[in-house]
Amino acid sequence: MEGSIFKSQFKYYRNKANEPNENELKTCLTPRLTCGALNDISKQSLVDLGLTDPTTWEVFEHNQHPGLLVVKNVFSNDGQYYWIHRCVVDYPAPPNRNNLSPVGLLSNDENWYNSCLNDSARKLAIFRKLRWVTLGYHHNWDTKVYSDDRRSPFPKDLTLLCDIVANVVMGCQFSAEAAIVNYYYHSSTISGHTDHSEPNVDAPLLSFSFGDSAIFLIGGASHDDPASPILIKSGDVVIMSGPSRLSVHGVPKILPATEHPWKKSNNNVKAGPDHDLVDEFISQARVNVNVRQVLFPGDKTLNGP
Ligand SMILES: O=C(O)CCC(=O)C(=O)O
Ligand SMILES: [Fe+2]
Repeated sequence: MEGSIFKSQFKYYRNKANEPNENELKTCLTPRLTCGALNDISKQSLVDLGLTDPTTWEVFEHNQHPGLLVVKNVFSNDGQYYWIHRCVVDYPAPPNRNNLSPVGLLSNDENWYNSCLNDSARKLAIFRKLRWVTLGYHHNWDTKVYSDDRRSPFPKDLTLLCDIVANVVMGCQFSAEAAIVNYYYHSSTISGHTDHSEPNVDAPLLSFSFGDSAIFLIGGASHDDPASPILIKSGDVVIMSGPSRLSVHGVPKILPATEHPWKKSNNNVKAGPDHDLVDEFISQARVNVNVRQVLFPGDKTLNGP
């Protein structure tokens, strides 16, 4: 990996002087027909989950990286605000896990958001230190192995969102069982890696991004395969499926958002300290919800049905 092709491309895009322009980043994405088959999903679910009419979703596939899909126009403005609110206010709280508790910056039962809202000294110490939250089967950062002992309930709204996206875009069933919510600030990066902890790697990986933009670098099976940069904006959905499911990828660069759809949300007019803090957080951050199916269809635990 040291001195790999992926690493040198990563360094190239991390360097501010090498920001590619938007058109350069779009040219490799080829429009793909959506399947659009929505069986028993009600109009109300679409509204509740902040989704636009799936017949208007725009699906692209990367022409150098088959199976790497980018879906645009999935969320309404209200929907973008809804998911940002969930990621900032709700998901960091127990029983979900976060990066701050293991290093003693947050006590085990402390609610990160409430502490930031109610205590300015605590806010100064921890507001911009939240880096990740895990949901469902908690990712083990050391062993990279899931365990039935490290599992908490998966949020129902996120389960349903993933069901709908997998069904509409890929015509497949998907069971959301683990997620990493990544929080990025302007200098944050995530280096080249593969996501291979899940026993079921036939299931796609679904990734939802909000707030600031990012350069997402997608490579191949090896760190020495050439990688391609993609500009990911707020509301974009990235799907790593088929030959791209186990590809090396990373985020070398966060870019300030040029559009702020979540600010146009009707929910956002509920002014007050709660709303202000969500807005303050996302004005200089990117949130990425990275969802995986862990188990094989029909299984209830890592040991089977
Ligand atoms: O932030 C992203 O777009 C990607 C995050 C990622 O690769 C991961 O959580 O495994
Ligand atoms: Fe990843």
